[in-house]
Amino acid sequence: MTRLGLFGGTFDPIHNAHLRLALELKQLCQIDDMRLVPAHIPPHRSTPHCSPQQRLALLRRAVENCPQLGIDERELHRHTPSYTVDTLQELAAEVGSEVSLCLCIGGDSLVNLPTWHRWQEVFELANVIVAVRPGYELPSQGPVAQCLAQRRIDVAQLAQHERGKIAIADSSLLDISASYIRQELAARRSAQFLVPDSVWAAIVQDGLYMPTKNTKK
Ligand SMILES: Nc1ncnc2c1ncn2[C@@H]1O[C@H](COP(=O)(O)OP(=O)(O)OP(=O)(O)O)[C@@H](O)[C@H]1O
Ligand SMILES: O=C(O)c1ccc[n+]([C@@H]2O[C@H](COP(=O)([O-])O)[C@@H](O)[C@H]2O)c1
Repeated sequence: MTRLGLFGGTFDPIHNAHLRLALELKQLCQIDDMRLVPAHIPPHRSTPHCSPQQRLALLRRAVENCPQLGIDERELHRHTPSYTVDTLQELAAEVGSEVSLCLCIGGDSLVNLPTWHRWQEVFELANVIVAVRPGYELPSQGPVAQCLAQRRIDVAQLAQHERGKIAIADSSLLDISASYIRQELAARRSAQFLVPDSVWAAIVQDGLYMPTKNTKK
């Protein structure tokens, strides 16, 4: 069975930790097709600083030299909040039953999963792969702990389950966040080396996230 990996985010902007996580999970979990899925209207945060078009342009730059990673633009074409369950439903109908959907998230997103729109339905459509640092303490109480007790498998068992399971994957998780990058740029400091060189060149060229220029198009 083919595995289609989906790594969603606001990507405001995409940075090296996102890219490294996507690449590590693709390799570790033997994902055949790994796609970054930029959110148009992220459900649980305020409007992103850059427009969807600007964030997409940076994503395209980020993966231009990385054939292992692709971009799925479907959320950008929807004008409703970018609920993951809607994306998975659309994809499941499109790819058919021979493809196992693997939703990839960071450990910080796992703890918020029960607040997602129709979150239990995610498991009817996909497996969830959670990237955590080695030694990360998973929740021991509450809905996430219950969900793990019912659904947890090892990464090596993904092949036996098309959907409905959670695999915890050790990952390096670089200590970079988009908010730190935005904060540095707003203070006129450099964010070089936190993002790919191609992304950095575009940020500088267009003055993105910097105080003097208007970043909305
Ligand atoms: N440093 C990181 N290492 C691994 N995963 C990350 C890291 N930062 C974000 N993620 C994961 O990437 C996905 C998309 O994150 P997002 O686009 O919100 O980036 P962010 O850097 O967390 O942004 P912000 O700082 O604006 O909140 C989420 O699943 C999140 O868990
Ligand atoms: O479906 C939801 O209700 C939901 C709630 C919060 C976040 N998400 C998704 O989780 C991913 C990371 O979100 P964020 O806000 O951390 O960039 C992104 O793909 C969002 O669409 C999804």
